[in-house]
Amino acid sequence: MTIYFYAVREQYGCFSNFSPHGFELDGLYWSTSEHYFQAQKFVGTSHLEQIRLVKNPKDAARMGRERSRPLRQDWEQVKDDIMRKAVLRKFQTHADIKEILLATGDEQLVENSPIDFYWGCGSDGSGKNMLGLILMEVREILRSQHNG
Ligand SMILES: Nc1nc(O)c(N)c(N[C@@H]2O[C@H](COP(=O)(O)O)[C@@H](O)[C@H]2O)n1
Repeated sequence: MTIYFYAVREQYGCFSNFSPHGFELDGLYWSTSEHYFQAQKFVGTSHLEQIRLVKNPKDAARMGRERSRPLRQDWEQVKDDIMRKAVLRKFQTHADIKEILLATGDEQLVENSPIDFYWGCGSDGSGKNMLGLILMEVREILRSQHNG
């Protein structure tokens, strides 16, 4: 049975990058994986710190998407690995949500976003669902660490 997630307050909301599960990465503290992901668009500039310190993930996403800030040139090449790194660290940091992810077994995980056809499945289900795929990869890594 496919597991759909999207809003933080709904079931499996902890799979969203907007969920309030902070972690340390690259020597800094990040309030959510969304903060980390959006800030990496501007690595090497002061925008990274501005986004890191913003109050909530919604604002981090808005700032990260504003094209008045200069997006790093290699973004399309690096964005998937940045997402992998953030999501792995988030679930390694929090035992409670790690257990929720492991308890999904081998079920398909799908970010049920009606507007995002890259990270989610989009309004008609035809999206790439990259966040769901990365969560399943992370689940596999955690499972091998758990059993290893
Ligand atoms: N809650 C929410 N609202 C949106 O409008 C979204 N697009 C998403 N999806 C998440 O957005 C992040 C990536 O955004 P960009 O690549 O910067 O557009 C990522 O965390 C998706 O899971 N979520």
